[in-house]
Amino acid sequence: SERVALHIGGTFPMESDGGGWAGGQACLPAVQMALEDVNKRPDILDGYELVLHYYDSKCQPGLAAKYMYELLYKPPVKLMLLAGCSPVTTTVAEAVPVWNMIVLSYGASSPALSNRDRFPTLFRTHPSANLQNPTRVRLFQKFNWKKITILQSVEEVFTSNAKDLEIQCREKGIKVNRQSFYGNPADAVKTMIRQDARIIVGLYYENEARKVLCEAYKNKLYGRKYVWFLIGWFSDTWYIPPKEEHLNCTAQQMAEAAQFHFTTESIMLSRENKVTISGMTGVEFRDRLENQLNTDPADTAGFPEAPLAYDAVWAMALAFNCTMAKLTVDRMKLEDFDYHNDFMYKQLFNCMKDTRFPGVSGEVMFSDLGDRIARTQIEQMQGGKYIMMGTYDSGEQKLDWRNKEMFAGGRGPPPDSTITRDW
Ligand SMILES: CC1(C)CO[C@@H](CC(=O)O)CN1
Repeated sequence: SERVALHIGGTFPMESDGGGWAGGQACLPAVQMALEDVNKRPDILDGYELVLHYYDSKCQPGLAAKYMYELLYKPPVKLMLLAGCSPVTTTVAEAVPVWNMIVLSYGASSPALSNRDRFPTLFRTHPSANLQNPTRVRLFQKFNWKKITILQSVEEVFTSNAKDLEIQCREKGIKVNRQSFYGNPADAVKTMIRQDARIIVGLYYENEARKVLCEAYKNKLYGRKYVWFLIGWFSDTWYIPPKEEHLNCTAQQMAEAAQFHFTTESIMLSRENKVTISGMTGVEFRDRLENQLNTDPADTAGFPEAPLAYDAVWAMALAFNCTMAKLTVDRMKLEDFDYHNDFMYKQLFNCMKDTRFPGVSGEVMFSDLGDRIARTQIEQMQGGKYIMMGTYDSGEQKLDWRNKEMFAGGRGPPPDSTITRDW
């Protein structure tokens, strides 16, 4: 018998001419793979077929708003929306509650999105950047560092992240200095030297990270007395200076200043040898996607986040499945949804809220604010290579540490300047 179509909408940033994240390049194929897998499963959404209608948002909120109206005003009725990068997710997730729509974002890291007043129907399979902060604080405590300095560029995502880190540090009795810069970090670095900064958390993009690293080299703000914490999703060779940036530091000097810095990042791919709800392990998913892409994963934006996009479709499918069971009692059907059906929207929301399944990106579950709960991993640069140091589960407050860390001068970790002993 003919299956009934359930329509969903989506926007994917396929290029980053606005400087945003072009993660749709790998995330759209991942979503299409998930739709294929879900629609093949007889035990999920029996009698229904999920159909996606999508546009390229270019990570531009204005373009995404235009396409959101197309998706909403052009038949057929859509039941949910998939959204990509933070600027687009902010616009879409603030508007669509008027249509009783749930938004599932696979690519938004902005901490500002953790706000049920502004975004009442948003769920994210992509963790907030703030998920790094409990991990950072746990490491400061492990090495008994009582004073840290946050150096950030002035983008909103880094300001929100820095504010949250400062609050979490103060709650644990760790003193915090904050410096910010726009474009040129030289003055901020000089101020940090005057303030005797030792343990430094850098919150900025890759190109800004190279400017800071070169300044740190020139001012000797690295080595025995210092430890840097940087963002973990930069490319592995981010510190090598591209010619066109005219940094007056050589690759050798940058590598020297980068030696032994730590990074933290959210784990986005399950490495466990346990099959997920899709029947694949995380690594099997990654290999299958790599074979499907006709581009090199290293040149395909969004490849690291693709597991989040794949799992976002499964979260939708399971929420529809869960809602279906609740509707038959009232002889209502999913295909009766029409933007005004508050009852059905509430069923969908409650089903989505209680989502919990083993996905290719790890256990998929949401906080009350719709945030993805995930583990983070810590690495350290040693000899120009990132070495895995351990993982942190902020839910369980559990640090799995491999004791592989190294410090300049071959001795234990440097104290911050609140410790008077001359180590
Ligand atoms: C880890 C990163 C690169 C953070 O930015 C996300 C994009 C965004 O928040 O707009 C994609 N994933």
